[in-house]
Amino acid sequence: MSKTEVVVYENPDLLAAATAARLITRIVDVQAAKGTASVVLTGGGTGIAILRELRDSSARDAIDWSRLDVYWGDERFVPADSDERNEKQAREALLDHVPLDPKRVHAMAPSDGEFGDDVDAAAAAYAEVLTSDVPAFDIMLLGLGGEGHTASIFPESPAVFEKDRSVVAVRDCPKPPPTRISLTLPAIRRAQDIWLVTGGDAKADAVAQALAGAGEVQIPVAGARGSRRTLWLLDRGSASKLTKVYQSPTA
Ligand SMILES: O=C(O)[C@H](O)[C@@H](O)[C@H](O)[C@H](O)COP(=O)(O)O
Repeated sequence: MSKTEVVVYENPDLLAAATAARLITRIVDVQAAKGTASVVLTGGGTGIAILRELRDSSARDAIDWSRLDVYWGDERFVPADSDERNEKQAREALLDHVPLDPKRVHAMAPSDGEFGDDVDAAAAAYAEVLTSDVPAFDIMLLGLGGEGHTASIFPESPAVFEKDRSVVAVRDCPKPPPTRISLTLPAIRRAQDIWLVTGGDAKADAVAQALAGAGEVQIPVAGARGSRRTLWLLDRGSASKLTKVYQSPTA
């Protein structure tokens, strides 16, 4: 049975900086153990802030970037050069500043790519990538929304009921833009370590409900459990409705 842990930081900036430091250490440890590592990135403000902190870290090149596989948990189905693309934001924040092997950066297709506007074909193609390449992700970063979504899996949406496919198209997403590609919960649960990273009071209810045992249909992030570890990385705001006291490392 995997373990669930909670760490609370004083504020969003410290959350992002500390998570970046934690990510460097974890990737280095996994690479030392097995010669390679895989990380799944998330969109959203917290996820991108972590990547910027990692870019600016003096320890960042402890990672062997040539032996890192990068995936995404979800992507907005928009043109490749759209500022709304998680991939574009991740490249600007970190990926274009480090010597990754381009063949090991596995982006989800844009809406002006090889599949055109066929989001179902783009989702199916990413599922093929996962089938061929990935026994299990080493570290998966996931953000979450105030109503409990994670990746692009929203409460009571078709995606949250998906049990067979690993990647699906999402339409009419409540969080714009409306059309997306997302891992499903079965695919998310293939991760060894899942880190749920979120700050701010607006997320406090979803965090508290998920940690109190809410069902994944109503609170999808509750279904994001790593096979080895599930780590909630919060700040005082997003942890503010937790009944159990979790000590901030800086307390
Ligand atoms: O593509 C996306 O929009 C994300 O993957 C989404 O799941 C995000 O992580 C959460 O909505 C949190 O976003 P914030 O950190 O900006 O609140």
